Amino acid sequence: MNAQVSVVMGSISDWSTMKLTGEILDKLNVPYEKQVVSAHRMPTELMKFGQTARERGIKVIIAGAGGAAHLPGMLAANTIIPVIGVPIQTHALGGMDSLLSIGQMPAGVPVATMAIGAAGARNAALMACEMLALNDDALADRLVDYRRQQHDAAVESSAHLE
Ligand SMILES: Nc1c(C(=O)O)ncn1[C@@H]1O[C@H](COP(=O)(O)O)[C@@H](O)[C@H]1O
Repeated sequence: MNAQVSVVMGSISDWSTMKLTGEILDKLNVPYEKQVVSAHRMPTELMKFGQTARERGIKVIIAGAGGAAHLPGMLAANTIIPVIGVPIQTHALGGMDSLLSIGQMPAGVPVATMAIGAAGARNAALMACEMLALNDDALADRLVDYRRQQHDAAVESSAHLE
């Protein structure tokens, strides 16, 4: 099956976080592609990527970037496909730099901004699945099941309290 979700990141160093996105997409059986695309280091490729994503059948883009995290916003500027941004945690400023760079977009070019780091990477996958599930009942069922498993694990965890 062709990829419906594109998981992109500004650097290979973001993969330790963005692989958490991939793990959830795998679990929910959603086909995705992954690659490094940087607005700063690969500006020509970034524009082409954004401008051709729709014709390649991509439905949602998940973009992780750290620091001066312009990647999600610049992708959003080049496509009308929904872009979900994941602020990568940084050593210098803890990821607040990434969060503010991704979240504070000008009106007219939205990026759906997740939390910093691992939680954001996981939620980005779930948000993408929720978008796709609007037109995919089987995926909606898998999401309901995922929530049920999460609920049951939380309930069960009480048994381990001393
Ligand atoms: N924020 C961006 C962009 C971009 O927004 O285009 N390109 C790379 N980066 C970020 O630079 C950080 C450090 O990258 P390196 O580890 O390669 O030096 C990464 O978190 C990456 O997302």
